[in-house]
Amino acid sequence: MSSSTSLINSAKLAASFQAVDEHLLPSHRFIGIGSGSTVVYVVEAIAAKGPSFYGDMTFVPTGSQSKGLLKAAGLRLCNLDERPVDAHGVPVALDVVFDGADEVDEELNLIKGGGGCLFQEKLVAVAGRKFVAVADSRKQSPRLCTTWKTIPIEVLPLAAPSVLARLRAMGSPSPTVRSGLPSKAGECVTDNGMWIIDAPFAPLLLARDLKPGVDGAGKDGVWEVGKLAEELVRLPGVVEIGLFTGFNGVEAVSLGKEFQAQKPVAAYFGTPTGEVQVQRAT
Ligand SMILES: O=C[C@H](O)[C@H](O)[C@H](O)COP(=O)(O)O
Repeated sequence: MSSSTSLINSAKLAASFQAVDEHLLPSHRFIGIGSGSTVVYVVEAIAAKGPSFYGDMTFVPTGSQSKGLLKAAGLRLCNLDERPVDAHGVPVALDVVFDGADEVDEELNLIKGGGGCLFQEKLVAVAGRKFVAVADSRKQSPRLCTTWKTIPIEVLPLAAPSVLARLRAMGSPSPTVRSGLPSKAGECVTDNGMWIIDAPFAPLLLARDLKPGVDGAGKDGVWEVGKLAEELVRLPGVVEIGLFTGFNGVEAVSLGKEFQAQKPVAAYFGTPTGEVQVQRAT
């Protein structure tokens, strides 16, 4: 392993341990666990607390990778649709959800799906009272699509050609269906049997960037993150998008929109020097 890979892994590990220490409470019973290389360390941080801490907890995965991680760590698993329900048939809320991200902007909007997981991740995020993102500091950006230049979009394979055409019309210059190479010939197929389109966009505006004359609705290819998300999810054939935007769990409660929150309340970024920078919702 090169020294830079090892520094990045140490950064992910430090961020994961701090995020788990600050957000996973002994009273928690249902916890969401996302996908990717960083959640490996989240699971390690939870396992390190020992069975007396996590013995009464049940963990909800976001796909086959996170399910495997939880199994290997000996943590109790339950699929999202297997949660107990209350007297009204409403599934129990997840106390906290931990997940990685491909890019995080100044308002804690996220791009996710770089590793092919986004649909179940969004379902798990919105099932939680609180979502915490964990990453290394390369993922921190002023605006989405600055470093991670494409938005992953999960689509029904049958609809891919028409979604590609609509994306081009929206100002995405060269959207492409993600290939499964080098490990799989043909397209990358998600845990849900869908394909992923990677759609490049110019860096996305924040809501606070909108000024008179700049409405962020895609004129000249310039989109505000919320407006782009609204437009993308409406495209026929789109199953889910890798933009996580709107509001976070705390805001959702005050807006009376519980269990619709996609944004994290905080993002933990491990740095190559071993520090952890925490970006919290204001
Ligand atoms: O598709 C994968 C997920 O959205 C990941 O959480 C995201 O890509 C971040 O992955 P990593 O922790 O490997 O950077």
